[in-house]
Amino acid sequence: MCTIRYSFLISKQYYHLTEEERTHLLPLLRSAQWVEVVGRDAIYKEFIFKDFNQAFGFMSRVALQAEKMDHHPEWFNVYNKVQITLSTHDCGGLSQRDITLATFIDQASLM
Ligand SMILES: C[C@H](O)[C@H](O)[C@H]1CNC2=NC(N)=NC(=O)C2=N1
Repeated sequence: MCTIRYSFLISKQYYHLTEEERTHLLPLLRSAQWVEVVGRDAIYKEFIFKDFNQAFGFMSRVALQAEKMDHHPEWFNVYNKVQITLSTHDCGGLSQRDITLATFIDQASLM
C-alpha cells in the first residue's frame, strides 16, 4: 500500500497490486507480450508500426487516454518503433492503473 499522500492515492486507486492480483494479472500481461522490467516493479512492451505516421497516431490515442486517466506512460519513439514502460510513480510500483492503461494501449495499437 502506498504511504505517501495516502487518502489522495486511495481515492485515485494508486495502490500496489496485491499478491493475488499479480498472480492473476501478470500471466495475462505476459501472454500479451508485456514483460516485467528487471530490478524495477514495472512492465515493458515494444510496438512496431508500418511507419512514423502509424506510430504517432497510436501515441496520440494513448496520450489522450493517459490525460483522461491522469496516468502517463514512460515511452520512447524512433520512426516506427514505440517502447513503453508502465509503472505508478506515486506508489513506486505496479498498480491497477498500469493494468488498465496496458489494456487500452494494446487495443489502441490495433486500430
Ligand atoms: C499529480 C499527478 O496526478 C500525478 O503525478 C500522476 C500523473 N501521472 C502519473 N503517471 C504515472 N505513470 N504514475 C503516477 O503515479 C502518476 N501520477
